[in-house]
Amino acid sequence: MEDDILAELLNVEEELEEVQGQIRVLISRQDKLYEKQSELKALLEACQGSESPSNAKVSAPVENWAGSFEWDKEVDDIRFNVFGISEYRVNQCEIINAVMSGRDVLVIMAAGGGKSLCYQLPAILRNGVALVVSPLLSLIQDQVMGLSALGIPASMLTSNTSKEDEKMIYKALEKGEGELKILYVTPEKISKSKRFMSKLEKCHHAGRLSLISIDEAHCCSQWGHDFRPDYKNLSILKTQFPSVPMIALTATATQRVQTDLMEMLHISKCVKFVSTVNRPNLFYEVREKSSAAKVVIDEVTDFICGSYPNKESGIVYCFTRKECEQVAKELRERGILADHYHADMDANERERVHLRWSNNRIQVIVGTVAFGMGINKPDVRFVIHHSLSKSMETYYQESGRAGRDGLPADCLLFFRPGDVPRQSSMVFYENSGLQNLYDIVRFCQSKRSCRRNAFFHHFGEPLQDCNGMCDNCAHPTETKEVDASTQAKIIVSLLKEMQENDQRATMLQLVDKLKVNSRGSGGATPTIPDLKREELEQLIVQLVLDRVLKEEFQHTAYSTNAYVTIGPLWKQLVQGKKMVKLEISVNSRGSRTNIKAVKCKHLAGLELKLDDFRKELSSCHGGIFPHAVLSTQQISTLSTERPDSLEQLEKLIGKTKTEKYGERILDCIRQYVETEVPNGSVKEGDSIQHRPTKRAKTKKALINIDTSEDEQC
Ligand SMILES: Nc1ncnc2c1ncn2[C@@H]1O[C@H](COP(=O)(O)OP(=O)(O)OP(=O)(O)O)[C@@H](O)[C@H]1O
Ligand SMILES: [Mg+2]
Repeated sequence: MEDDILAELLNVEEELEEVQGQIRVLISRQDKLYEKQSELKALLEACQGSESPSNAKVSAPVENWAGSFEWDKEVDDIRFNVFGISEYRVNQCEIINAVMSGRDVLVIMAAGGGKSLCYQLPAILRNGVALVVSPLLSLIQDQVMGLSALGIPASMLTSNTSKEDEKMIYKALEKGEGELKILYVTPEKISKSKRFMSKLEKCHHAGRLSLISIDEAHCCSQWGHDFRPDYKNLSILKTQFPSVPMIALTATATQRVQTDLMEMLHISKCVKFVSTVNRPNLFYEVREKSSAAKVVIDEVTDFICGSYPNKESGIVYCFTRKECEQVAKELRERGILADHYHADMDANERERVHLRWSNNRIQVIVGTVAFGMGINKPDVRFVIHHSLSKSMETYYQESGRAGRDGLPADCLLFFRPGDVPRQSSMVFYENSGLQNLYDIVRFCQSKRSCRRNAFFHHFGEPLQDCNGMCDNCAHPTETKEVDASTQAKIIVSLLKEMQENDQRATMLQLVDKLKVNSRGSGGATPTIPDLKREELEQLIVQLVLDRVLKEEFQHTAYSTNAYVTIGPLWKQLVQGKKMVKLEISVNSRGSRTNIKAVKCKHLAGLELKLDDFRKELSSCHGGIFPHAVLSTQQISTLSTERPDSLEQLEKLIGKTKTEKYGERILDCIRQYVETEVPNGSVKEGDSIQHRPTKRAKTKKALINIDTSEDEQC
């Protein structure tokens, strides 16, 4: 009797799981259909508007945001002379025009795509003060510091703001005193400070609230990956200031999140700009991870030292806090300047590590996911995942912290099937947590499919060319597809037998058992042919992905254990209706470990000297990051063009930076040119990267850098 009930219960559970899987597929299909529906409706409206002359009067004018506008000249002037940007990136110009026209705008643009310019530039040009809501203190500090360095009057109102500064800001809002153009606040200010809201009201009343920008807007939505409850209250802004244009920006938002954002922020009539998720400058690579910790650290070290001998910045993501500390320590022992970052450290210590890294004093931060959204460093050249992320979306975000300056960068993920249960026991209680994890595991297990295409699939975008910028496209491994159905059946029968005896096994225990059996001491279970330990692990994970097996979880006092048991589709396998194929590398593990991933142009000659120059300036004066003095692209342009007058320099980097650093940059270039010998190198002893000449020293005292008041170094 009990057995019958149990059997029926199992059947019901299997069917439930099946149905849940179908629901997930249907929901995602529904999302795509909604998207298509709104596209078609918009298209239909546009067609009807252009066909019928009577409709033409009532329909909205065709919006050509790339056209000419009365502010074109001023916008161009600020873009180049203040921001030092010579060309717009995709959609930037159109977004700026839409905001300048007073429209509400929703911007979906990949990490590092250049969203900040889209509100900062209109903020300078429009009358009054722009309000920017941003979720993190560190992000706000970075932005205010960067703007101050460009001579743009920007401030922040946060829990750290002194009473005196607060007074000044309130005066600027209330009475228009001072020069304030951009004010950054955290969302709590909007939801919790009545005083602030009343000052803002006065500012608006006097016609001085120029625009409202909601950065990292995905935090509004429960469906986004970083939901912040305080972002929910931002709806008040549009209700209270309906005539002020609002711009909401985020790097990733599925259709569902976009709809949610527009509803929550009350910007249903906004102009939407969606750019591709593609980051063409990132090289994606997944490597097989050794089970020996030391081997992994050696590989990480070889990669960093081999690919980035000039100590370009990078991030290593680890799974646990302890692992972070250990990996950082071992990297230091191997001569890499690294430090750890995780949620167990106190806020000051975290801030200190972050700043040292931002100022290029340490090369590598080894962090948990806690090292997240606040990272604004544009010249991160590599992001290494020592362990698996929990979803494709998280991996896209984390790896996307590389190459925000648009220059080539590496995203390297070390994967071994044994890491799957570590993650699954953390995420199984989250909504779709396991499903999301299995998506990224599929991405990692694949030895043939384009990594970039996996992102396009995931974010529902049409495919684009990878241009050889992932391991599978650049250096296909020789793989063979083996039929592992026999081995799979053995695994299922072993698990059934264990289940009948009330036993269970983690993935590693299961592999051990199978290996013992294969050595012939396994009792009744048949032996498992031909698979190495790593391949067996790969097969078990593959079977979980194929739902022949499933993971089950049990809490203990200290942790949650993940066990492998038979899954909903085991019968299909046993009845021969399902084949299990396994992709196996023909060459041994690590056959691709010597890929030189991106063709990273190493700084040399004059570039190196200008790089030292910007570091020196930032470390001497504090309060400014090296990339705010000169971007890596500007360094590259200067070393090619080698300007020798302020006029020439201004044409390359704009007025503001020329006024601030022009003489010094020219000095640096002249010194280099004088010491250069014909083959492009520098005379021995003259390279002086860390030995400023007397002249440079004298000049240093004359430089005046406008920065925020904080001494950041
Ligand atoms: N048109 C451009 N040309 C060259 N560099 C640009 C341009 N626009 C922005 N940048 C630079 O690109 C880098 C990233 O820009 P920004 O911080 O605005 O990215 P973002 O889209 O906000 O990214 P995230 O989602 O990570 O916050 C910055 O260093 C910025 O100065
Ligand atoms: Mg940003």
